[in-house]
Amino acid sequence: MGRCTVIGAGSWGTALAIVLADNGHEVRLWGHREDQINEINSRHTNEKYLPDVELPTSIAGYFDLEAAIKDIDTVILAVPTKAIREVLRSLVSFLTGKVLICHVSKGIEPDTLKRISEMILEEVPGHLVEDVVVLSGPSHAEEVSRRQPTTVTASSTNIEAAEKIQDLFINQHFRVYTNPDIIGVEIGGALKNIIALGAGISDGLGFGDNAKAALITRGLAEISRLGMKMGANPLTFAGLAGIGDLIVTCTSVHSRNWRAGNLLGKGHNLDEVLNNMGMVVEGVRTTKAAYQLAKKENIEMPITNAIYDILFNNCPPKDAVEGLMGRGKTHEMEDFYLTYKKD
Ligand SMILES: NC(=O)C1=CN([C@@H]2O[C@H](COP(=O)(O)OP(=O)(O)OC[C@H]3O[C@@H](n4cnc5c(N)ncnc54)[C@H](OP(=O)(O)O)[C@@H]3O)[C@@H](O)[C@H]2O)C=CC1
Ligand SMILES: O=C(CO)COP(=O)(O)O
Repeated sequence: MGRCTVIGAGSWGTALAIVLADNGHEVRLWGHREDQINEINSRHTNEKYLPDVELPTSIAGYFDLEAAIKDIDTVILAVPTKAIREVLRSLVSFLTGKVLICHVSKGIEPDTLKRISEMILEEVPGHLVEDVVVLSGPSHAEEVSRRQPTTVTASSTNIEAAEKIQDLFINQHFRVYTNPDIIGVEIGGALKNIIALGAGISDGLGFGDNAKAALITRGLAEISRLGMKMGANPLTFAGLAGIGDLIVTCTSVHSRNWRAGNLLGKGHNLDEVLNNMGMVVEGVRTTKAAYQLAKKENIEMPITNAIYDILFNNCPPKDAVEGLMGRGKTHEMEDFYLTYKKD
């Protein structure tokens, strides 16, 4: 059995701690708020993030990070992208030997344009990291914590490391696949949140299923276009970390990104929406990062650009839709079109 520490006692860290505890591993759940850790240890609940869910009593809450990571083999990093570097720096100051690092966050850092595995390798010296794995896929914490059927993928450049994470997490409710394409898995997981904001906006404006299907399909096209430029395998986008996560996030009321978009579509402003959410809405920062990345790589991402304008340039959502629908004519599959024209 493994000895694991989950860093981040929010919705996803807590849900994953439940999966690990169900599998009989020693699980420590670290959080930076002492009152919340006391609640986890005394009442075996995490009411703010997973109301009405009873946690296995074997999950041990920790507020002291040094104690939380003493003698463990695997770290599960489950904090928002914005907090990753800060948390890694604290972690490094206490690590005494190599650990396997599995991150479960979905974002890209604005300005540096780094994926999370790249941030980890920048912050954690080589002698302290065995390997880096990402666990991603269509998996809302609310359902995982209630042991409802869920599928995800574990990805690493070292497939044996991905298989270790597969073995740690897999059970009858939580099926874990592996995939060697860490670039594709991280890009798919991060960028689907932008499209989910768009799906929420579309619903908030009162548009129907046709509009949502269009966003999902054309969203996948632009995620794949950027992902391939970054070195991803296009087939990854047809899998769990691609279309799978895109579907769940664009269609589920559990999605914070969809919910935030929905309120924006109904006319609320961004600050108000984020202040009231009480949980991370990763898609907002990722929109900035993807917008910058698309510019740098010269990749066309019209939906991302439209969401960027709504979020950061005060563009009314209705105007953004008009802009998208009024774009010049194009072929559905650009690569095919280029070949066809040449012939
Ligand atoms: N929720 C889900 O269903 C899923 C989420 N994810 C991804 O997992 C990541 C985490 O999301 P999620 O758990 O949902 O987010 P939540 O908003 O539910 O929880 C975030 C947690 O991180 C803590 N935190 C924030 N900043 C810091 C910091 N600087 N130091 C220590 N702890 C910090 C928060 O503490 P505090 O309470 O004080 O704010 C909170 O406990 C995101 O990247 C998300 O996209 C991936 C798959 C599913
Ligand atoms: O990534 C998720 C589900 O796979 C969670 O999405 P939200 O962050 O939008 O809630």
